[in-house]
This record gives sequence, C-alpha cells and structure tokens, in this order.
Amino acid sequence: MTAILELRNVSRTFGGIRAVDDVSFSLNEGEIVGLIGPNGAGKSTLVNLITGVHTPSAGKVLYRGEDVTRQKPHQAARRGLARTFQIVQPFPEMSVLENVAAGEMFGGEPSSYHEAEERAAEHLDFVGLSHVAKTPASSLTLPNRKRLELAKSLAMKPKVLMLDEVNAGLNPAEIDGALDLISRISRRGITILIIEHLMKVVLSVSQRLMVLHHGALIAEGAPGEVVRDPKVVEAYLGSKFAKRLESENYV
Ligand SMILES: Nc1ncnc2c1ncn2[C@@H]1O[C@H](COP(=O)(O)OP(=O)(O)OP(=O)(O)O)[C@@H](O)[C@H]1O
Repeated sequence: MTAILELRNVSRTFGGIRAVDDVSFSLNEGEIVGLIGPNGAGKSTLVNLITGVHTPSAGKVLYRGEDVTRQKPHQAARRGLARTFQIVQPFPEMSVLENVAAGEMFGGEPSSYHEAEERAAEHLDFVGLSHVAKTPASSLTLPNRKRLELAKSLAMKPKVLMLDEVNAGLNPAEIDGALDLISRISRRGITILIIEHLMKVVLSVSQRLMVLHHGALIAEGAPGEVVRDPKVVEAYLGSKFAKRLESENYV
C-alpha cells in the first residue's frame, strides 16, 4: 500500500508543554484509521500539524512523499488535507446550500457561482440534506449540522479527511446514520483519520487504531490488539471497560 500521509518524528511544544512528542506514523491511501486518547493527549494538535495550522517544532510531515512540514493552512486545503471541527460553526445567516457553495468556491475551483451551487446540491444529496438546502444553517439540528460540516469538507475535494468527534452528542440512531455516511465517504477513496471518544464507534469503522497519551503514540495496529495492549488499558480504557468491549464482541 502507498502512504498518502506520513509523519516522521513530529513534535510540537507550546512553552513548556510537549503537546506532541516524537510521533511517527503513515496513513495508507483509502484507509480508515482511528485516533484515540485521553483529553489533552494531543489529538487536535496533531491534526493542526497536518493541516498547517501549527508548524512542528521538530520532525517532518510528508504528503505523497513531498515534504509539506511548513505548509500554510490554505496550501494544506488545496492539497486535500481537510478536517471537520469539534465545534460545528456554519455561517449561520447563509442557507445550507450557500454554506456548501462557499466551500466549493474556496476549494473546488468551479467556473462560476452557479456551478458551485450545482456541485453543492450534489454534496447535500450525498449527505442527505437536500430537503433543508434553502434553510438558514442556524436552524439545523445538531445531527444535521454535523452532516453540513461533512458536506462542506467534501466540497474541499479532500484526499485525507480528518473527522474530529463527528459523533459527539448524537443518539444511537443518529450515530448509525453518521457511520453509514463515513463508510460511503470512504468508498469514494478518501483516506479517513477519525478522532473519537466513543470506543464502540471507533472500533466499528477503523481498520487500524492509534493511541496518543501525553503527546506520544503509545500503541498502533489492529484494533483488537490495541484494545488488549496493557499500556492502552492503563492509560485510557481501564481494565473493566476493555473487558466489556471484548465480552460484547467489539474486538
Ligand atoms: N495553542 C496552544 N497553546 C498552548 N497549549 C496548547 C495549545 N494547543 C494545545 N495545547 C496544549 O497541548 C496539549 C494537547 O492538547 P490537544 O487539544 O491537542 O489535546 P486533545 O487530545 O485534542 O484533547 P481533547 O480530547 O480534550 O480535545 C494540552 O496540554 C493543551 O493544553
């Protein structure tokens, strides 16, 4: 398999805090990889390092083998390194369709605004929001805001899509819908890095799992092995919960 994204010994410090500590990994084209770890482990910082929001203090970020360590956020976006945000922030006054069309104008290089809206309508159809296309984004329910966030990121023509807690706050039926959508996005060939606190969710979609703790990658591999790793049980899962995941056949 070809690595689409690679981090080599990446660290990032903020003052005295080592938010990301000597992290190395690759994402292969088309994979869905889960990233888990306790609050403050460095997950969001890692995404910010991949999308050019922060520059590593040390180490390298490679995209398709090209050194992109010092890229700016707009350059990362043009390369197709896209993310969703934990706190969903659409342009509230604009309609759902206009929100996605804005993403197309920025990342999709349409020949006209009309074309941007046409493509935006296709993204809304894909995520199941056609029926609220003309509604102001501010009036959407939480699950639909999350779908809008995904439609906006699809407008950016992502190659690697980083999903930050897209299932937080959803009920089980809404989570099933979101997981179905993530699988359909993956089938388009988009590589997915999913950051998720809900273990049952991350285990149901991830082909590989990585665990961050105090900024360092403490485990990486097949989900079943990672969940049984004593370091991961101690740092994150707790032995009771890890056993429950096994007994309920999640791993
Ligand atoms: N811009 C910043 N300036 C200073 N410290 C920061 C900055 N961004 C992150 N940190 C610190 O880096 C560490 C890692 O934070 P980060 O938000 O990446 O963790 P996280 O794993 O995403 O947490 P959560 O699951 O709560 O979102 C924390 O100690 C945090 O306070």
